[in-house]
Amino acid sequence: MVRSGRDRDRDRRKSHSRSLSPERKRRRSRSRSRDRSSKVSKRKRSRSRERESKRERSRDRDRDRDRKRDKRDDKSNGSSSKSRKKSPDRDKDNERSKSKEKTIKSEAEYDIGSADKEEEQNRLEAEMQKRRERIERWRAERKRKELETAKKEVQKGSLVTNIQTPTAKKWSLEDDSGDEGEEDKEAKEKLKAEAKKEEEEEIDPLDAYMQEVQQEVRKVNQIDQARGIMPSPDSGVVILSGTAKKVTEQKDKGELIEQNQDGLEYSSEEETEDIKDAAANLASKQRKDLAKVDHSGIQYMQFRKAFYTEVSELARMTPEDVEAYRTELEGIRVKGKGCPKPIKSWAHCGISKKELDILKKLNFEKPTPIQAQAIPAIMSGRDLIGIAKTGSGKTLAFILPMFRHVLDQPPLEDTDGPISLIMTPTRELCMQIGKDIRKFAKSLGLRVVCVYGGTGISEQIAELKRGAEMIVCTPGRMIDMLAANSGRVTNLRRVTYIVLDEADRMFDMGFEPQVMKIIDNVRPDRQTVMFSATFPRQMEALARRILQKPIEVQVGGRSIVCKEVEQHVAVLEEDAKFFKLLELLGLYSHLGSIIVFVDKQENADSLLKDLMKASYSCMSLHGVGQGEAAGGHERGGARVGRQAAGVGCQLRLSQPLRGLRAQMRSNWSCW
Ligand SMILES: Nc1ncnc2c1ncn2[C@@H]1O[C@H](COP(=O)(O)OP(=O)(O)OP(=O)(O)O)[C@@H](O)[C@H]1O
Repeated sequence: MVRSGRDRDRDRRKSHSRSLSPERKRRRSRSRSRDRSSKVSKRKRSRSRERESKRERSRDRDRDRDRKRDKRDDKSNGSSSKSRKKSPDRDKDNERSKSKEKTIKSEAEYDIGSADKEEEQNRLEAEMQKRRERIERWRAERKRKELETAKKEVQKGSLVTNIQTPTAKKWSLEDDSGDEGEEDKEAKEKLKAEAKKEEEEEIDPLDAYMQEVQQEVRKVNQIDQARGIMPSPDSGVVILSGTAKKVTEQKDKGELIEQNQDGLEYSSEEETEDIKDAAANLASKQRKDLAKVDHSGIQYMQFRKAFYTEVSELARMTPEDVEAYRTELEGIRVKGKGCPKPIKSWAHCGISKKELDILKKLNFEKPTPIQAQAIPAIMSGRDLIGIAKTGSGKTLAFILPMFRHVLDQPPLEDTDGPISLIMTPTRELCMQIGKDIRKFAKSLGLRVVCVYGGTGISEQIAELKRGAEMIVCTPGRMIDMLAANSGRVTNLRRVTYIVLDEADRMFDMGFEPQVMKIIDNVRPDRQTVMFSATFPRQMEALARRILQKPIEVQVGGRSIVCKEVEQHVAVLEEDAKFFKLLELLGLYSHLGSIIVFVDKQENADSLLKDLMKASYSCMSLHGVGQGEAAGGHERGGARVGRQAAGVGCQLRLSQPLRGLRAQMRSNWSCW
């Protein structure tokens, strides 16, 4: 086996080391550790040398700079080179300069750091400036867009065009790049200036735009005025939208059409528009009063009132028989000359077969007392005051003669109003009577329209325009209808039969002026019928004014209360009233609904609180108008009717409520 020289060398070193004495080994290890530490120190030294050389280089640079500065100083001071010749003090100077150098060196290091910071600061500022510019551009762009949107919206209103909006460079994300050319910078500066200007002015974009719109409108108006197609600004009328189109159309016709409800021409094609206008005018409270009619200048056509022919059975009755029969009919009392005898059956009043069939269908076997006496009186063509209690059948007493009356007259023409007019105080009653009439109307070929307040008007107008022989109405709404569109909705020219139902309530509710206004506009030779549950003295004056030689038919007393109604009066001290009420509620509340009438709204509220504290489920109804004009009473009444079943106790302002089924009605305050 051949061994190389290197191997041999290694072996020698090994054996040599093995043969070393312990002392040598120690020394050797120390030298090794010294080697290691020298290596580390060498590395350290080399690094420090590098730093030192760097410092040296920077010192050199500083020295060069100093030298150059010195040279410049020398030159400027004009000192000779001798001054820099080596002198004994020079070494000292060198020492000093060395120490100075050290200080300068540390200062220079500091300067480098601060220069970097400055650079960084500048860079950041530049970046911030860029961002600010971008934000300003974005604001300018947003304002421009807002202006454009507003402009488009007004343009939709077909008025103004050609409005100058400030032009600005459209900002996009591309602008967000860091590299910007000179052009960009210029544009930015411009935008910046514009944005600043805008900010300074602080004008709302919409305001600015509206100012421009107004300027344009003024221009257009000036042009139109010059052409003579628009009123001068002095008229104070400025139409901004919609109407402008109409003005342009009217230009061609060479005339102005007044936007006045009375100026609207009616035709069947325009019916819908007409109804809308009438409804809008009424809704906007542009109510017109009913102009008083001068009957002396009108030639009314002749009409028949008297249709009644006494049947032989009644003709045979002696006055005593008649008196006995009237007593039998709940003590009917009759006032007025020439009152016919009360009828005994439907056949006695001369109604048609169709009507008889309907009555049969309705199971109305024979006339009620008020019907038995009022029907022949009305059919004789007489004016009548009928006084009878609630639920006595008064409605049929005036509608059966009405059918006969209406059917006797020529059919309605296109512009004719009704032949008969029934006035009621409330919507409910109006609807109830309308319902009763409809039971007969269809088979008789007659039409009825209910006209009442507190509800939509358009449908009522449309119905009236289609024509109706009979109108059931509340007075306030009827006046509105008569006054609407100069009587084109309906009129009273054909009215020959008037009914005032529940006249006492109408009187109580203050409808007398409206009732009189309507009645005064109906031909004076009409037939007028007035029905009432009571007939207070104040009503007599009204009756005398509107009725001619009336017959008064009274069933029961003048101030009638149904037999079914039990009345109790308790006279109490003020502070004892509440306990009495609690006692009564305790007695009756489990039987059904209870209505407590109070005189004042405050009383309703305070009593409500007290009753609620006493654990009674109750509600108060007030704040409703006392008349139909306020549209409240009817609704209030309707509410009571609807809610009575659901609420144990109701507190209501003192108003008579008929047809309501309540277990107890308490008049809390009587005066
Ligand atoms: N001859 C009759 N026979 C039987 N029922 C009748 C007759 N006439 C009317 N009625 C019925 O009696 C009820 C009361 O009639 P109506 O409403 O006409 O009375 P009213 O005196 O007008 O009451 P209100 O004053 O409350 O309006 C109605 O349900 C009606 O259908």
